[in-house]
Amino acid sequence: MVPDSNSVSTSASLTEDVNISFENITHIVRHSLLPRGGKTILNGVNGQFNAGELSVIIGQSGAGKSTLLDILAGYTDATGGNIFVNGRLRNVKLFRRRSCYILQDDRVQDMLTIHESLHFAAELKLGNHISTEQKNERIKEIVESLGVKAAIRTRAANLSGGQRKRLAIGLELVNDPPVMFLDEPISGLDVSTAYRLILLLRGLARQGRTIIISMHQPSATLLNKVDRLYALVEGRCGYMGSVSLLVPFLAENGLTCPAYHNPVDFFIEISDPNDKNNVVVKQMLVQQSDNGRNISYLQNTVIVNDKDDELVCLSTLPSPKEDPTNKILLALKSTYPTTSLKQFAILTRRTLLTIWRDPSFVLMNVSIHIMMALFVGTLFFKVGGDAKYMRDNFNFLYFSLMFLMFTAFSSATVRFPDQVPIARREHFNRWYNTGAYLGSTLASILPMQTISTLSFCLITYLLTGQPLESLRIAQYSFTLVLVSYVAVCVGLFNGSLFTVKNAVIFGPFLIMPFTVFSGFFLKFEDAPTFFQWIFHISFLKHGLVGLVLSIMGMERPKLACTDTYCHYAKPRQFLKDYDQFIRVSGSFETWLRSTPRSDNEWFKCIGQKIWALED
Ligand SMILES: Nc1ncnc2c1ncn2[C@@H]1O[C@H](COP(=O)(O)OP(=O)(O)OP(=O)(O)O)[C@@H](O)[C@H]1O
Repeated sequence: MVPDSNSVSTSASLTEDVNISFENITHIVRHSLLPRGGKTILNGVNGQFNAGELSVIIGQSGAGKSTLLDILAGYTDATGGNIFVNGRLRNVKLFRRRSCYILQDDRVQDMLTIHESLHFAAELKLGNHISTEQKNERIKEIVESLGVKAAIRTRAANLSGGQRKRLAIGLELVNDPPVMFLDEPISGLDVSTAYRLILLLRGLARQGRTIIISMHQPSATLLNKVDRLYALVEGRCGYMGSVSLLVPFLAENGLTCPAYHNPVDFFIEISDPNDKNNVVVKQMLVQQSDNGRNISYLQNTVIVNDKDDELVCLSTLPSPKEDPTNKILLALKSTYPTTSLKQFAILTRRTLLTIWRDPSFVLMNVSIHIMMALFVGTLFFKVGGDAKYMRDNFNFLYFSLMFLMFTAFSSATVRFPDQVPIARREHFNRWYNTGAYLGSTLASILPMQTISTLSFCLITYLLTGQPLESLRIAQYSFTLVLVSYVAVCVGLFNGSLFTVKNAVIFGPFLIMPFTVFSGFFLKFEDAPTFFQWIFHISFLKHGLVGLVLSIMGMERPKLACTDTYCHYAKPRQFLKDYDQFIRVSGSFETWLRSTPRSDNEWFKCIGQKIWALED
């Protein structure tokens, strides 16, 4: 494509202009896996967006605005067509380092203030070559440019819609990207807030950035501030150029915009299939396609500056000191501004701070565990010391296992999807890698999980009258803590795949195989051979084995019997029977025969035993 001759020269704040052009972009979504069929959302659109300009994509709802933005931002791959950056075919990886995408309903961290959010963004997005003073200076500049100084200590949850939108923009401005895409930034804002936001975006553009936004129907006042209009009609480009040239362009095509009518409103009205002028619009589009997709409808823009353009004052950030010989290699590598370890540390700090600010979830979780422990402890009161209740004791162990697994699993399942929109935006805009994010999520969940699980373990252990031996208590608690950690991981996996609603529906399906093959409901031998492998991967089975051993193993002496006859007076007998039932990890008999006499000896060779079990 031929770049516009009228594009503005940019200000000193950005090192390089990024002019984006695209040719013949087509996007088809398939309704099924079959290659045939599908819906054409973009039908061979061409266009150009230049540095220094505020460009606006307009069109009816469903015209394909968001899809075009997604494709230009590199969020979605187009089915066909080419995108160029400064006249050269775009390398998406490199482009994403120089651009950011703010989605329509972008969320920010509700529990953090504007200052804290910007501070964490600066820590993550600015490399070590930028000093703390420079980072603070940057935050100050952004706050002033965004006009949110008065609300700097206000938590995002309490900000107005306009302030939240400005915060979302500010977060991406931290590392000064030369290209910014914003999907419907003014939707839901009142006229004056929308106007201020558009002024801000135009000010950012005037500093040399390429700013591309989508809008439904901008008012005449907003249109005055727009440099380039890109109008989509049912997936085709109907017009591109200055707002002032739209009316003459339409008149050339026999479409007369009534006097005092907002030309964009008029354009959108006639784009409606039910409008009487729609036939002419269709003809216009067909004509453009027939002309070999010529770009006669792509008009040049006329840049007009005014005093409001001085609103934004962001200084240039120093570039990292790089060895020029390594520059190309570095450019091709998918690097982040900070190391994974630093990302992990910052994200963990951020998550812990949000948990600290809103401890209701943690408090509820711990309280539920304590209440449930008291309830279960009362139900199974003192069953642990009487051989008559050996079976009840076993049921209690299984119940504890299931309860802790389910609470850990479901709390991770519902918490994670909540964070996904934020994580998706931040990850897409290259704040951090997924490993650092998942690691920090886990690291911030586990302390709460440990406290809840240990509270449950200790209360139930005492109330149910289990033997008061430190080694047994430690093994019992450790086993349950480990089971709950695994359940958290499975819950995070589930939560990362689905929305909250679907994750809740899919959750039981995911966890059920582990439950059925836990060695409680089904005998190993009775399971069909081709299903028996599931016993081996069931963390609940391994958990149950660990619990049974901690209570009935380790040479536990004969129990008191308050009945005429207690079959399981000798815990060894119970282990024998249980082994016949489960017969998975080797044999308890082997274990029993070689179990050392004292706890101390047992402790020394526990590692050996575990391996023996697996054999
Ligand atoms: N994955 C998909 N599968 C099927 N249809 C889709 C898909 N994505 C988008 N569409 C359809 O493509 C059309 C364009 O969608 P898009 O979101 O780009 O429109 P839009 O112009 O941004 O609309 P709005 O202004 O309402 O957000 C719509 O009709 C939408 O239903």
